[in-house]
Amino acid sequence: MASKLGAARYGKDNVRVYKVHRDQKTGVQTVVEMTVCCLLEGDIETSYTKADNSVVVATDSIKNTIFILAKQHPVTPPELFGSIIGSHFIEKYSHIHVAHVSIITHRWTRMTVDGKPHPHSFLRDGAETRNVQVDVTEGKGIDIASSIAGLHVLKSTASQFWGFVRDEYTTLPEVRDRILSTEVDATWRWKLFDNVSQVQADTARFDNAWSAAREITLNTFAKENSASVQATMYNMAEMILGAVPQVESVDYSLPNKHYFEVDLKWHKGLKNTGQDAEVYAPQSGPNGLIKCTVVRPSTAKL
Ligand SMILES: O=c1[nH]c(=O)c2[nH]c(=O)[nH]c2[nH]1
Repeated sequence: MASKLGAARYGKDNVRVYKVHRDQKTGVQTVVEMTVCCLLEGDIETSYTKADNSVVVATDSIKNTIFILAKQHPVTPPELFGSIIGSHFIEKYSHIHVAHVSIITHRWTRMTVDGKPHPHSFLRDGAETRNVQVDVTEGKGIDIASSIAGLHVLKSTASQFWGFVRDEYTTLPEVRDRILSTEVDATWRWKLFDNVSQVQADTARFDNAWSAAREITLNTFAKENSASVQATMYNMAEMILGAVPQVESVDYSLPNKHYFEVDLKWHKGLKNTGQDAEVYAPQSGPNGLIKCTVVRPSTAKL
């Protein structure tokens, strides 16, 4: 059969890494836990088409390299550590031309004990993660997308949804007051960096952007009387573009986690709908899924 390799990449996924920093003077320890994926592209066709392993950097070696680089370099911000990992593979192996590195950073928030930050105890305060996707391409540069994922939020009022298409397929009533709940997945894409030094030049920008994106997301969610998931997420994305000049575009992907009213009037006339609704049934699916990419006007294609 005539065939050829259309695309190929390989590497190690789910590399779980923990790093501790011990401040010898104060005794305060700081920890980072990450899950790393590193996939390589390059002149590796023959490993697929000719069983030629001479072009294969073993995925086991890729895993070893991630641990060694974690020992030798800072692992924060993840944007920098991802750039260090990706650039290593491009520079070390002449036949590797692209490295795709994704890092999920898990929450270990310092405990407050007896009203004080504890020097070495942490808690997982939620499913939220800070993620990066770093693509390092030889001769091109470093593409970085930073994200917040798994941030669960709910507001019990100040959300509406009305004015949508009404036709023979519609059963949903218009509502001026509903529950709005979602799991935030927000991504902000940086202008291309030339190399690791450029990423390293101002590492504070990455933590600042993460804080700004998180605060904008939460503040907008809480304060706005939402007309729809679509309108609210656009407002959030626009504010992030305003707050972080080096960001080219912002993506949101928000599931609409529905909470249905439960009509209980069949039981002794119990009132639990409309103004009287107090007990709801959270739905696991189907759910709405609303996505957008917001860019600066000069690059908009719409
Ligand atoms: O904010 C919303 N956007 C929709 O597109 C939609 N569709 C729907 O049934 N409910 C909602 N809510």
